[in-house]
Amino acid sequence: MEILKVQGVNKAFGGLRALNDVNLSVEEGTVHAIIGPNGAGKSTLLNCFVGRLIPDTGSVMFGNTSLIGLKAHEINQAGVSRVFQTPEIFGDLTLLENIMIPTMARRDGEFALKAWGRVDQDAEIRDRSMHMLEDVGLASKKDMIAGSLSRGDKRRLELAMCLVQDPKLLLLDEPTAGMSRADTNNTIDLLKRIGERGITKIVIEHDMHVVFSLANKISVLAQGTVIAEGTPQEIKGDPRVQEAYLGGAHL
Ligand SMILES: Nc1ncnc2c1ncn2[C@@H]1O[C@H](COP(=O)(O)OP(=O)(O)OP(=O)(O)O)[C@@H](O)[C@H]1O
Repeated sequence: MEILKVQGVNKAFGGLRALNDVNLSVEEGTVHAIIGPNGAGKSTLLNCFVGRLIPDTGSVMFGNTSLIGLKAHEINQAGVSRVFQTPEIFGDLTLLENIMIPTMARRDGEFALKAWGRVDQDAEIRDRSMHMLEDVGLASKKDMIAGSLSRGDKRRLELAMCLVQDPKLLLLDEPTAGMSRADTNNTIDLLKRIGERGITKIVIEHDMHVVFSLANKISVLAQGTVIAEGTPQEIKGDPRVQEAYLGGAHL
């Protein structure tokens, strides 16, 4: 079953056509990678899914819900979460406190700052948050200040903050950018484990090791147009894709 359907999306910035009649169909429970050279339009497309940009024309359907014109928090409440290139965490708080905020927001509808005094005594929120930290392998660091974490751990924390909200669709914008090979492999393992929960994922990624390790389907964007689509094997052998990447270099 389709969870996200993008039809005829166009987006221009002045005279630049960043997205040119983009169509995309994402199947529930799969990992769908969007790849393409720098400036191909990948982030612009993702921004159209989360309320940061409104396409000039076209539709973006999440199940039966049109995402066009919804505010970012409304899209989030509908079940779409996004992990950013730069982790959006509370640098001055501990890891446990970082997770408790979205955990409480999920349970109570939204997080009110005045609730902060009580959150610490809330055993249910604390337990759920600890479980989440265990799931992503950060339980032993629960009392550390989040700002002091390594880049890989910050991204893991942000992922955990998304996962406690039980998203149906998770958007990952270069989840391993700037990570060491060891951290990258840990992240691949973690994302595979999340896959077992049935969460659909859209991944934008430059690292082909990550793409080919995770993706069930790949869409290739070049100059705002989807030039190829298929399984990792199909994409690897597609001459149009080789051409788009550095004029014929092998993936
Ligand atoms: N807000 C904006 N205003 C003007 N031009 C923009 C804006 N955002 C993106 N662009 C342009 O649109 C094109 C697509 O950019 P986009 O960031 O979506 O590409 P990308 O595939 O995500 O690239 P990268 O892999 O380098 O992140 C580029 O030419 C970019 O310069």
